[in-house]
Amino acid sequence: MIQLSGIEKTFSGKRPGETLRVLAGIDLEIAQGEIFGIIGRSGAGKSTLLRTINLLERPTRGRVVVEGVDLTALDPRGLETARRSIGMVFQHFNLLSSRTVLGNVALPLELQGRRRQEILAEVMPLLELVGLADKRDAYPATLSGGQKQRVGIARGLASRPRVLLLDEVTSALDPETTRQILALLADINRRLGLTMVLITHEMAVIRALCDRVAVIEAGRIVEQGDVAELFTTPRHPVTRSFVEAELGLELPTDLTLRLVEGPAAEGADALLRVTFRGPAANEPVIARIAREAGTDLNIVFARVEHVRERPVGVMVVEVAGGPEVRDRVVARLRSLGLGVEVKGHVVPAH
Ligand SMILES: Nc1ncnc2c1ncn2[C@@H]1O[C@H](COP(=O)(O)OP(=O)(O)OP(=O)(O)O)[C@@H](O)[C@H]1O
Repeated sequence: MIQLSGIEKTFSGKRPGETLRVLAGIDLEIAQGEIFGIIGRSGAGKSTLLRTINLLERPTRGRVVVEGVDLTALDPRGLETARRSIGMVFQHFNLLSSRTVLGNVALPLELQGRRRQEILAEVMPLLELVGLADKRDAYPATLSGGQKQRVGIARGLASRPRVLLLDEVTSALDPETTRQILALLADINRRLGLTMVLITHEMAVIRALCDRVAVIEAGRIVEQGDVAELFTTPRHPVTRSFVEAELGLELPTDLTLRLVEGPAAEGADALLRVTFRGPAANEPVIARIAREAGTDLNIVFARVEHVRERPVGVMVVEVAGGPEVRDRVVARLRSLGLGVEVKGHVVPAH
């Protein structure tokens, strides 16, 4: 549905001749009907990347192909037509305060010169879809944040797009309203078979809604893949910190204080972070491996979370017995398909 290849974007800096490279070497393919998330820290380039998809931001280099059409090669008129199949929803709603709910949602169709009766026939089902049919004559000032965003979503759908771009659409909302808006978007995706691309700095949003995700850092995609996969085996440090914060997997403070990275000191225990998904999450692997290795494996903490309805388990395990035993345990865990990371070593508290 969407192919970005070799996307680069530079802006001119404050000083003469200075250029800021905000996106570099972005390649991305998004399939029809999927919900694709782009996550990154503030300033990573998320908004700029999202806005290249409808060419609100024209890339300095690279190609943007949507439904087989190279948008970068179109003339202004062709681009205007192509953009009708790409809707957009914004963080701060961007509603016109002087227009009613109906008037706001109708606006894109009015700009296309459609007839009033036709517009009404298009807009009313959209207001039903987002649960705002009874608010058609209300003005934005009288609506809650969640209702305003429902109007924003209905407006984004007005020209019957096949792609919907979502720019931090829940960042201005409280947790309960966020949950409702995410549920609405999932429902719209299912009903209309729409392709959705969203940007966010919250892993909770990715976890709740997305099929696949790309992690962007300093203008580059550092990792991408299936959401459940990324939660169990994050490779890049930025991905890891997003995942750990979302699943509440940071080490307990007392352990962090005792943790020494690098080679083991005499008598220190290794600290392993073990991740597993699917059926392995339910197997008593640790007891078995401890028996096999003839050592103590102390589970410091363990939890199983569900990501996209699949169990994702994480344990932090302390392994006594020195480097040889540690390596044996690590190899055995890996042979069972579990993810293992040696976090460092701790001197036992007792
Ligand atoms: N029009 C512009 N001119 C100059 N620099 C820009 C322009 N637009 C964005 N930038 C810079 O590009 C970088 C990426 O910005 P972008 O808004 O894409 O990041 P982001 O990941 O969406 O961040 P945030 O979550 O804070 O919105 C930032 O350093 C920003 O200052």
